[in-house]
Amino acid sequence: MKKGQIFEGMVEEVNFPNKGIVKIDARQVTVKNTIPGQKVSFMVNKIRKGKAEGRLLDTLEKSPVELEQVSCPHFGSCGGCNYQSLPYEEQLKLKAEQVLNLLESVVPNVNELFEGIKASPQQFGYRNKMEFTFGDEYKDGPLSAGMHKRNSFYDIVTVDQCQIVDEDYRKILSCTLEFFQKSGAAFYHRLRHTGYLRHLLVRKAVKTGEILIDLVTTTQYDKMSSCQPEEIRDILQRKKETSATKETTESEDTMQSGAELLNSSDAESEAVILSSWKEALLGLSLSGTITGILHTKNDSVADAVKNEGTDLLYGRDYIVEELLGLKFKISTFSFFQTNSLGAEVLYETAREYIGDTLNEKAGKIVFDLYSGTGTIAQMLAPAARNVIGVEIVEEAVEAAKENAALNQLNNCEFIAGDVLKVLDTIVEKPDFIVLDPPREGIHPKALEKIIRYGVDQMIYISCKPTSLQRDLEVLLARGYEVKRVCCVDMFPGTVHVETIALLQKSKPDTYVKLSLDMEDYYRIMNTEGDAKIE
Ligand SMILES: C[S@@+](CC[C@H](N)C(=O)[O-])C[C@H]1O[C@@H](n2cnc3c(N)ncnc32)[C@H](O)[C@@H]1O
Repeated sequence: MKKGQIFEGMVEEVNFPNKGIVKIDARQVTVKNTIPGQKVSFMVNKIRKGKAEGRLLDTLEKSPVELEQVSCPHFGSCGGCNYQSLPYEEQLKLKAEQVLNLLESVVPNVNELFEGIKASPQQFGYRNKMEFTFGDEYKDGPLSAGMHKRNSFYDIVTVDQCQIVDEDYRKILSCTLEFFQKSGAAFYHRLRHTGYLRHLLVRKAVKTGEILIDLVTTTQYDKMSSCQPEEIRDILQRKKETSATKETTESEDTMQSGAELLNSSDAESEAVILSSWKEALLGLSLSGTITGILHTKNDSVADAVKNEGTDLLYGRDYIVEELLGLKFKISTFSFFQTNSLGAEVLYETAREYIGDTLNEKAGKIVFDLYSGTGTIAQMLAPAARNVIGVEIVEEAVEAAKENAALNQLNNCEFIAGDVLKVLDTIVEKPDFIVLDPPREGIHPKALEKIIRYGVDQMIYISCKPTSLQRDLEVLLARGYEVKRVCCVDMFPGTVHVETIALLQKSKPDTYVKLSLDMEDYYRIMNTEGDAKIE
């Protein structure tokens, strides 16, 4: 097999997260973006250490389990969803199999333990947050806003019919795109580092219907916006015409004339543009209510949504969501589970797994590590003596404190910082630990500190089963066993899946030789000493 060769074959299985396996003369080739049972053609594009990868060229035959018609028109071109062509039951089956396959190598009897996968209460329109990126769909094409094209770093597909969000998101996206297309503003070009528009963030609370919108731009309005004075004047003219028919408001009183604007600074003209965009949004007919419109500046070269200063254009800078009877203030940048109704299923499962271990009389101290806006901590607080949450994003910690006050919980403490370092500063010892780390899992040195507490039980909530597999291998080698495990599908249509495991300390903490992969992992992380590796 050589690079550049083209083959046809059947997809035998798809491993997490998106690794289709096609066998060519007993040789395994990984082909992304495929579904088990499809016949595909692909070009070999990588051969390393005997492992081959192929780039999907065409789907020659559908899988027998695939749908005739996919409801999302962007499916295939948009890089967001991979499993929209599967009926929901098949998606669930596939994800459960993938997680089981991964856990089989580290958890004894996992087939008997595994309690299956819980469905998301909503298959479509389930997201409470979306980050749309500005760009163009092809080189020098018109301004687009949406998701990265499948297999592309630069091209952006306008996802104005996206099915995993509700109609309000689609309206807000279309309105914003149309507005900035007309105003001629340029998108931030990731290679040239020039341009203005970067991201559009939309958050909508499922329970309260509150909507928060944040436009993220560079500060390059002056040089890189291609807004023409005539276009700005047009916008102003339209605003004036509207204001003539409406009651005069303060902002309209102070609005500049087109002529004044031509002489005004870029900052003033940017303010006019943003104010007009805000008005356009507020004029939309939505099922929810816009409670905040923000403008965030970000000049960093990284493509991530970052906050380097935010102006409030309208309302307030947060929304309130409700989960399991508790209220949560969520700002633009703090972590909050993206599927509110799915999060309730996840947290209820955690509560069920914890069972009677925590109750008011037991007076236990609980650590909620990687606590985000403190959702899990607050859910457990009524049954604990004290809950201590640790979270690296300061804004999320502030929100967690406010949320606890909002929910009248006075036995929650939230500490900002890296779990790895913060654990050294906490005097109390935990009786119970909840782990809900980011995708990369738990840093080995942090995991070592967690293990050394020697608590009887822990809950591990994971949004990436490959990281869970790696961390479980360590935890199991160090005396824990998995008592219960299941998946919750928080991300229908996509490859992602949440897994939750209840761990019980069953043996003393003794050294057990880990698999070669794990030893490699520790070497990479340079933590051999701490992690008891020979
Ligand atoms: C999967 S989220 C879980 C949040 C929360 N438990 C929830 O359910 O909403 C992971 C969280 O870990 C935080 N985080 C990432 N690395 C961290 C670290 N080294 N120390 C502390 N928190 C971290 C992230 O900011 C994020 O809020």
